[in-house]
Amino acid sequence: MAADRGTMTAPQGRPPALFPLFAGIDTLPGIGPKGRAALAQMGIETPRDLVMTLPASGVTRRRIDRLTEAQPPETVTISVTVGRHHPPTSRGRPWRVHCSDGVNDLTLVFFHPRKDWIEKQLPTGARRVVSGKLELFDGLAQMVHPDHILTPDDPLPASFEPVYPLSAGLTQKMMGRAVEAAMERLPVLDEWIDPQLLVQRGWPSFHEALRVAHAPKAAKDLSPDSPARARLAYDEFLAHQMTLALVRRDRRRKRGRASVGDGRLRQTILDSLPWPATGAQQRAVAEIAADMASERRMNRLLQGDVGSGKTLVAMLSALIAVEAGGQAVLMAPTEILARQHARALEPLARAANVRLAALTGRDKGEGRQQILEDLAAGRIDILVGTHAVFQKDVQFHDLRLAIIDEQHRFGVAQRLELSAKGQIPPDMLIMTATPIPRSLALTQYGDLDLSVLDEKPPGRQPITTVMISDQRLDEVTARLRKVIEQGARAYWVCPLVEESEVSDLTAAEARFQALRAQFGERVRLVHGQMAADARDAAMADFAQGRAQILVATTVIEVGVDVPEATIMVIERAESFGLAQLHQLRGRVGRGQGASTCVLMYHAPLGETGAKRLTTLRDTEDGFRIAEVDMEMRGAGDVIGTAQSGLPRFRIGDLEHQAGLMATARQDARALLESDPDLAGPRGRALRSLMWFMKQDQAIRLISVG
Ligand SMILES: Nc1ncnc2c1ncn2[C@@H]1O[C@H](COP(=O)(O)OP(=O)(O)OP(=O)(O)O)[C@@H](O)[C@H]1O
Repeated sequence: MAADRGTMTAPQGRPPALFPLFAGIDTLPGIGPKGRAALAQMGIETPRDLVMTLPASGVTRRRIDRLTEAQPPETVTISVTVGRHHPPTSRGRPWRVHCSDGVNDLTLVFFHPRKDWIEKQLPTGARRVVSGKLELFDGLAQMVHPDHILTPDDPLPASFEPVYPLSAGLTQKMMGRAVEAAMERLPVLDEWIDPQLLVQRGWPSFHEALRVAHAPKAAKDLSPDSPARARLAYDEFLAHQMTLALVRRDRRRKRGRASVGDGRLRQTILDSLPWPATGAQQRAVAEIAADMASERRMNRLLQGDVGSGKTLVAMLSALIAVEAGGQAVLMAPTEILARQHARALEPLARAANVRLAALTGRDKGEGRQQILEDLAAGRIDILVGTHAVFQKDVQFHDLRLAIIDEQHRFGVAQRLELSAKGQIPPDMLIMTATPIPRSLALTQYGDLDLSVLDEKPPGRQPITTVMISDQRLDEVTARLRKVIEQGARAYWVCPLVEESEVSDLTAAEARFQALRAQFGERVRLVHGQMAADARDAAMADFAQGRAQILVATTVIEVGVDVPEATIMVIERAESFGLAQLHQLRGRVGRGQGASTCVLMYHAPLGETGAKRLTTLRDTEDGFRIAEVDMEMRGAGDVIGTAQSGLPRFRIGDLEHQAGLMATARQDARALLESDPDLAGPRGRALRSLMWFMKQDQAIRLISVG
């Protein structure tokens, strides 16, 4: 532990002016091993981290002349004459000191003070300025442990004081002093922000912004919208977006294959469908085709709400690769999803007369061997699978496009890993079904180009969503009986009991038995632990109408497409997350029929549960739902920070500063465009910012020169 204390070797290239900011935290005066440990609790390891830790709130300290002016409880500063001391008469009682403003009395209260200290601080008969929280106790004014005890000659305490976040073992005073010492090490850096933007927003310089942010004069200075804080948030976002822009450029510089198709296969598919592609689908395919036609590698994200028709876009994209004489692979995160994709694509593949195969962990022995041979010989055009398709022995004849159905399971790091496969890595299309708020998309996927399916196929009817207490279970099943008799198909999703598969299963099995007793042969059960064949059989029975009720755990959350299903019952809906509920509900409303979603809850419904369910009831717009989700849970949880590698910003607030993130992205890309080596004055300044923001890895991607 002690080895790196202040002697940390600086990464090559870091500007010497920044060295003192990256020394060990205990090189600051007043920070010993204890302070160091306490700061480490908050992730503060260097003076730079301290500089980036802004006050969380502030106290106003009003100067008053008379006690009667105070509005207790209020933090005030007042001049008093010290009267008699009343040491504690028994253990546990406080030491009291009577004071007076000349007219009214004020009692100062201390617990366990040192006798010599308190008598020296507050000599009877002397004038003192005390500052602290004034309260009424039994109608008498008192102040417990004043924050300041000063002589009339001392300077008055500030009328507004920052309050820093603390961990055990730290006090405001220690924090304040440490920050002050750290700030002294902050060099004046050249400006990296476009001067026009600076003027237009009225932002101070970086140095000034940090100074002001640490010395707020009033509550408004703590607002994220204050010029100082907004600028610092922008700087944080800019450094992050610069990293993404560099990663993106690095990838684009790597040569790819130009895949140009003649459109023949795509046209066959489109002709075979009973409906035309939506405008959004056409737009997305055109964007993908243009990327694939270029020599540069494609890195594109296809974001589509539930039921927006991503499958067709994936298929048409794959066909571009096939038309160009190559192959495509579609990779899903789970076995179930891979199988579903294969099932969904199969009829389209048949229509276009292309060869499609599925490969998952389930395929073993001869079957697998045959697939591998066909793939290597180019006898398979499109492969659908799980991670299994990335195993060493899986050789393609001519892989031109990799489509990754992501579902938030991969982060930037994994994407980089995947793209490293193959000699000339294929074009990459990443699909995600869960809409995420724009600011998050920019943060998480800022290195990718974006296509959005923001239009649902025509003819869909809105889903009627209702909330019903589970005490009315009988009514729900009675109504279900009616519609089932008329031929309807329904999903019944069982509760997420705790976080355990086993208890989920028990609940699902119990519900299955109960419904089976009422509805007989028309009920099927699917869950993740089931043998794959049995699961496929149950799904197929439901898809083809041999079964009308499908009892399920959340395995049906994504990708399941049975347009004839029009009822969705979700038990204990309050135990699911908002995004998950949206995905689940998205299993209905996929055909022409009117659909209903019943959110069954267990009363009493808590506040967050109620907010989630009413949000869902009131809107079907996945992007809107995603925004609410982010407001309720915070950005990190929406995307699952641990896996996603979503950066944690110290000052920037993704939830409320989405606009700044968008500006930062634009600016980063524009700057890199105009100054590719970051060699001009702004470019060089920006390098310092990136060092300051710890984007060391990305700096290596700037060409040396
Ligand atoms: N242009 C279109 N017009 C009419 N129906 C369409 C169109 N495109 C797709 N569909 C149909 O809409 C349904 C949903 O499409 P798809 O399964 O591709 O959605 P998705 O985006 O994958 O949704 P999810 O993420 O919810 O699984 C399918 O039944 C599909 O056949």
